[in-house]
Amino acid sequence: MSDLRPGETLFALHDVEVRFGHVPALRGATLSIGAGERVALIGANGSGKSTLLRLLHGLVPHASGAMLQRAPRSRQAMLFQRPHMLRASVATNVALALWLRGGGWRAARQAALEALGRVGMTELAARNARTLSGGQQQRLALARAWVLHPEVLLLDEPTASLDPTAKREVEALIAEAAAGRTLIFASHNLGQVKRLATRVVYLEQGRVVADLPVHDFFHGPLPEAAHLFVKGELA
Ligand SMILES: Nc1ncnc2c1ncn2[C@@H]1O[C@H](COP(=O)(O)OP(=O)(O)OP(=O)(O)O)[C@@H](O)[C@H]1O
Repeated sequence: MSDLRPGETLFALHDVEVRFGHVPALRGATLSIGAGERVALIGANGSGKSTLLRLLHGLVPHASGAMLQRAPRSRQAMLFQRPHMLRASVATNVALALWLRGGGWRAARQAALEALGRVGMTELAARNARTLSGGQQQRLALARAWVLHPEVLLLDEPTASLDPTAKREVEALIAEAAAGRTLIFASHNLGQVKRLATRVVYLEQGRVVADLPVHDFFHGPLPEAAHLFVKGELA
């Protein structure tokens, strides 16, 4: 599925800073991510998780530092906590994502229906997407990403606003969609981090404070702030 060798560097950030006006959202961020990794971004509200995802997806520029990106943006897909739905049918919402990349409408629609089948939404294909529940919208967003066959999936708290059943369903789909791809996701759900990630990057006030394999993050010594955060989240 991927043209990149497992482990080959996809993103390399060196001393990167992102600012919104006077607000530094990322400060001195240095990290590299290889093909096939499953990286969880965690940290308190405002610590820079979304900003890092947006930077990797080319949605915000960096003010200083260096960033190398190997996968073409066209091979990346990003899911947001509250995905944007066009005022159109579920099938059209998915087909448009593919059609916008070029190719015929008929093929795009066919691929959209297949992707909707993968996320269990065949029966909702004709529904107005804006009338879907949060969980259904998130599944649609996954189908929309799926049709693009991305190498890299970037997810910003994809299950944060869902009920426990929808959370489980969407998480299972994410695990399936991530097979053979690189997954980078922000989450406040540490159980989900343990289930989906192989590596944890902990951010604090825009800085990368810990960057560890998932087992070491949850079982090894941590910087004090990260330790308190994990204890608090698990309490
Ligand atoms: N568009 C923006 N304009 C101004 N400031 C912003 C903007 N986006 C983010 N910020 C600021 O950048 C910092 C990092 O925000 P970011 O959304 O990346 O954090 P986060 O870790 O994703 O938070 P949360 O867990 O609440 O989603 C915060 O101080 C935030 O207020």
